[in-house]
Amino acid sequence: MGSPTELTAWQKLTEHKQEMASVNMKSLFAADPKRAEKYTTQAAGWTLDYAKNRANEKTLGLLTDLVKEAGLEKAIKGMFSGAHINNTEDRSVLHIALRASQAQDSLMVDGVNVLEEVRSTLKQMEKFVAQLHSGEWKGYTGKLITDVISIGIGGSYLGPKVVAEALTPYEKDGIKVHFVANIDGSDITGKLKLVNPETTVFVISSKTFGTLETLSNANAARDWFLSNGGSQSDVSKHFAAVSSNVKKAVDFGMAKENIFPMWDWVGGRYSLWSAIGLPVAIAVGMDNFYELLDGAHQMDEHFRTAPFEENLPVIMGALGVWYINFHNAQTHALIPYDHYLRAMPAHIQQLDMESNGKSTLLNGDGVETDTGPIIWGGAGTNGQHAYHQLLHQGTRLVPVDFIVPLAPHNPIGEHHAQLFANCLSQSQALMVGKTLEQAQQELRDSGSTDDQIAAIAPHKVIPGNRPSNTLLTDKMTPATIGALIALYEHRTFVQGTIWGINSFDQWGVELGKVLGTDIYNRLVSDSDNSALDASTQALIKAFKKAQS
Ligand SMILES: O=P(O)(O)OC[C@H]1O[C@H](O)[C@H](O)[C@@H](O)[C@@H]1O
Repeated sequence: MGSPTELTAWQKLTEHKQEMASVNMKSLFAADPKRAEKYTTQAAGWTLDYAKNRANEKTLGLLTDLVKEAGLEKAIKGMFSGAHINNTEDRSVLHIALRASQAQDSLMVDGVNVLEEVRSTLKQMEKFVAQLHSGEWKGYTGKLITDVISIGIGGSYLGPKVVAEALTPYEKDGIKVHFVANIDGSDITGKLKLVNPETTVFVISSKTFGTLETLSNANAARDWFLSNGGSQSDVSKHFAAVSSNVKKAVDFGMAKENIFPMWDWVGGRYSLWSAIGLPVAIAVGMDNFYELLDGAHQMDEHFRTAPFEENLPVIMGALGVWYINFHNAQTHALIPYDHYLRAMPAHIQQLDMESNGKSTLLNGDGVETDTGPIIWGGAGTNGQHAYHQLLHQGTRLVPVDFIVPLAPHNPIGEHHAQLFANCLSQSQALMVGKTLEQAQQELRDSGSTDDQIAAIAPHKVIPGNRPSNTLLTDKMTPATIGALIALYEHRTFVQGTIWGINSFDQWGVELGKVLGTDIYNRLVSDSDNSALDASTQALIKAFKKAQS
C-alpha cells in the first residue's frame, strides 16, 4: 500500500475535519440523548465508552471506511494465518499464537505447527514453576528458593515487569520476583543486596542472548554468585534462560533443560505471553498465567471477528488516527486509575513507539503523514496534581484513555468511590471545560470586584472539547489485564495498517547499539578521536579524565 493520503476516506476525512471544526462535544451530547449508549461497546471483560470524542456518525463512518480501504481485513487475516507481515525481516508476527485456544490444535507456519512448540514450552514452564514453588528445586546448599531475579531489557523486561506488578494481588507466597534491566550498575547492585546466593535463581531473558545490557548484568550476577559461595558446577541450579539462541545460553553455563525457547515470529515487545513471561508465572502461578493468556485470546477473537464498527482495537486505533493526522495531536496519554497498573503506560509506550515510530511505507517510500504519537501517562489520581494542568489548559491537544476498574482489590473507606469519582471528573472536565462567562460568574459569586474579575477570569477559562476514552472493567484480574494489553497491541497494528508501515521491525534501535559499541571502544582505548564531532570528543575526554 502507498500513502494513506491517497485513500478516498482520508480525503473525505480531511474535508470532514472542516465541518467538525465548529462542533463541540457538548452539543453532540445535547443533540443526541442516546449518544453514550451508541458509543459504548464491550469485549473480553472491557467496556469502552468513546462518546467523549470529537466524532459524530459521519466521522465514525468515514473512519470505518478508512480502515477498510487501508486493507485492515486482509492485514488481520495475514497476521492470524502466519503470513510474513513483517516484510523487512521476512517474518510472521504471531504473538496471537502464544495465547491461542486449547481448542485449536494447529497453526502451520513455514511447515511447522507453532502451537506444538508453544504448548510444549508452556509445559516446561509449568514444571519449572511447580518445582520452585513446591520446594523440589533447591539451591546449591539445599535451601529453598526465595527469590528470582529476572534479567532482561526492552521487551524482555517491560511487559513482564508491568504485568507482574499489575497482578500483585495474585502473587503466590514464598518466592519474590525482582527485575533488573539497566546497564547502570546501580540496578543490579541494588537487587543483589536484597538476596542470598544460596536461595536465588536468575532468569536471563533475551531473545537474541546478545543484548549488551542483559549479558553484562548476567555476567555480573554470575560473578556475584561465584564470589559468594557458589561454584561453576552450581551455576545450572541458579541460572535459567529464555532465548531463541540456545547455544549462547549453554555457553553461559545453563543446563539445556533450563533454557526456555522462543521464536523469531515473536517480537520483543509482544513477547510477554511467551516464556519471556516466566517471571510473571513464577510470581502469580501458572494458573493465573493461563488466565492472562486466555484474557488476551478473548481480545484476539474479538479483534479477528467483530465488525469494525464494534471492534475495540479498531475504534480506538481509528480515533487515534483522527486526532494524530487530522487534529495534529502529537501525543496520547494513558491514565490508569489503578495503583497496580501504574507502570502500564511505560509498556504501551514501548509497544507503540517501537512499533509505529516509523517514517517509511511498506513499499519503501517515505511517509507523507505523521505516524505513531508519543505515548505517555501515569497513574490517576497522582497525575491530576501534576501534568493534568496541561491536559486541561495547555495549548496541545492530548487525547486520553482513562482506565478504571469498578471494584478495587483493597476496599478501604471511601477510597475507591473517590478514585472512581476523580477518574470520571477528569474526562468530564476535559470535555465541558469552563467558559469565560462561567469564570466571571464564579468570581462574582465569591465577591470579587469588577477589576478583579477582569484580571482573573481569563486565566480560569478551560477550553474543554478535549477528547477521551474510558475503559471500564469489573476488576483488574489476570484475564482482564491480558485482554487490556492485547487491546493495545491490536490498536497499534490497526494504526500501523492505516499508515501503511511495518509495525514489527525496529531498525532505528540498531544505530544506537552500533554507535554505543564504537564509543565504548574509544572510552577504553587510546584511539584517535579527531574525526569525531567536537562535542563527542570533549565528552570522551571528560570521561577519560575522570578515570585517571
Ligand atoms: O530480548 P533481547 O534480544 O535481549 O532484546 C531486547 C530488546 O532489544 C532491542 O532494544 C529491541 O529493540 C527490543 O525490541 C528488544 O526487546
